[in-house]
Amino acid sequence: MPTVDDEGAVDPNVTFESLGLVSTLADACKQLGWKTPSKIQAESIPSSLSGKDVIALAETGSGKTGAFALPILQSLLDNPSPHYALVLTPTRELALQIGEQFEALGSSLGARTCVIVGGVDMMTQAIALMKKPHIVVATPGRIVDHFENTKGFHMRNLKYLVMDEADRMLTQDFEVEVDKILKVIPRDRRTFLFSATMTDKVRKLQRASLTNPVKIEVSKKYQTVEKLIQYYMFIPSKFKDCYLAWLLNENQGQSVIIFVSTCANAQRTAILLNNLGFSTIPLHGQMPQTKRIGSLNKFKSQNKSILIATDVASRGLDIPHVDIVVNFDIPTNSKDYIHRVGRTARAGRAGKSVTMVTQYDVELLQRIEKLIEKKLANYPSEEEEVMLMLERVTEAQRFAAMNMKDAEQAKKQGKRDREEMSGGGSKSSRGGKGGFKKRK
Ligand SMILES: Nc1ncnc2c1ncn2[C@@H]1O[C@H](COP(=O)(O)OP(=O)(O)OP(=O)(O)O)[C@@H](O)[C@H]1O
Repeated sequence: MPTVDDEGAVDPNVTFESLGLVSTLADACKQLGWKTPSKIQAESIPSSLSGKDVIALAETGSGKTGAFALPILQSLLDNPSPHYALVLTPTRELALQIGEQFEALGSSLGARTCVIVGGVDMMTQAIALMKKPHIVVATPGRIVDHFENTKGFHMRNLKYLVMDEADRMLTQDFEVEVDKILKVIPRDRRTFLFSATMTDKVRKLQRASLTNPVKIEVSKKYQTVEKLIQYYMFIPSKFKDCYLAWLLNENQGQSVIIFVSTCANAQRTAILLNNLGFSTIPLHGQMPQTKRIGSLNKFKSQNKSILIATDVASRGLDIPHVDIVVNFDIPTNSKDYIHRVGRTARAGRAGKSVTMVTQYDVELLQRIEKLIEKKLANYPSEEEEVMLMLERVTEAQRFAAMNMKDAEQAKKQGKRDREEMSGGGSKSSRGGKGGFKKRK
């Protein structure tokens, strides 16, 4: 019986129990404040429970994690065994978040979850795997390089494989690791592929290794969220920074994620905005993992109101209080736009995005508008007001540039010191041919 009508509304009589979930799991959902299933949950859970492979497309913030986690936990309840499901995700932060969701939904059933990601102490992870968790959530690199069929983690026992952000998991960046994993996991496993955007790669995988999958599409392939108001703001390129500071002033007291294209720009923008008195924190792939987690936690706990991130934060992260997403650097891959702006307006809330556009970015903006089949509205700005900030911003720019230079020099010096310590430094820095002699 359909649970979602042609217009996409969920039948109000649908409950977690009526989808076939046991009361312990339905109660766990209610504990999380989920009163009724979301559309994607209502549509996909019955198929997943009946043992089908599922390919699901649903917009950002629509509850896809619960949609794949609940049927796995129910199946585990019927057939408890270690290393039952492997969930693959593209980023470490997303893996941790999904791990938390499995814990929240499954701990009352006694389900044990373990998260395996790069940048974290390997011994701790090996010990966690040896404790035979039921659910392993992982970024693929660490699994393949260090834990494949070692330390007691036997992938051939897995009953479920999930690829969250499936289209991203099937890109070249993860190709080698994902291929290896697919070869080891038994073919009679169930597979769930979930994302807010899809590609033909998914079809290829489907042909290669899925058995009669059910395809569920509760949104269009490149749809953005309805309650999200999407703006663009045209800025003269040499005043990139001034307009950003003005925009943040205009939206004081709001939680903001600012996306930039490089790690260096995330770092620089954070220094610049901090110098201007904004409460900002960076998040990017060149930070050590403990700092990445620290940054995210400070933003999540609203200790810092502005997160400046690269695309490492564009997919999956669920921070309900985010009011605004700013694309300070316009994304070059239009699909990233959908995921970035989807960090706000989650689970039925409203939100706003502002994409900053210079004269060089007009084509990219048009590409995005074509993909999402929507025109972005112009965010009104007062040039005179913006220019009032020029002097302070210029000063903060100088400070940021100096800071970046100092950090770069400290990094180079650190590298030289390490090389000298290991005897591998250059001739001039060692002042001799063979470097330091090893002590006897
Ligand atoms: N049935 C529900 N009712 C209310 N809130 C829900 C329900 N299911 C999930 N949520 C909440 O909705 C938010 C978004 O869920 P989730 O992170 O799974 O979205 P998603 O579809 O995976 O998004 P993305 O594509 O950005 O990864 C979470 O805060 C989650 O707790």
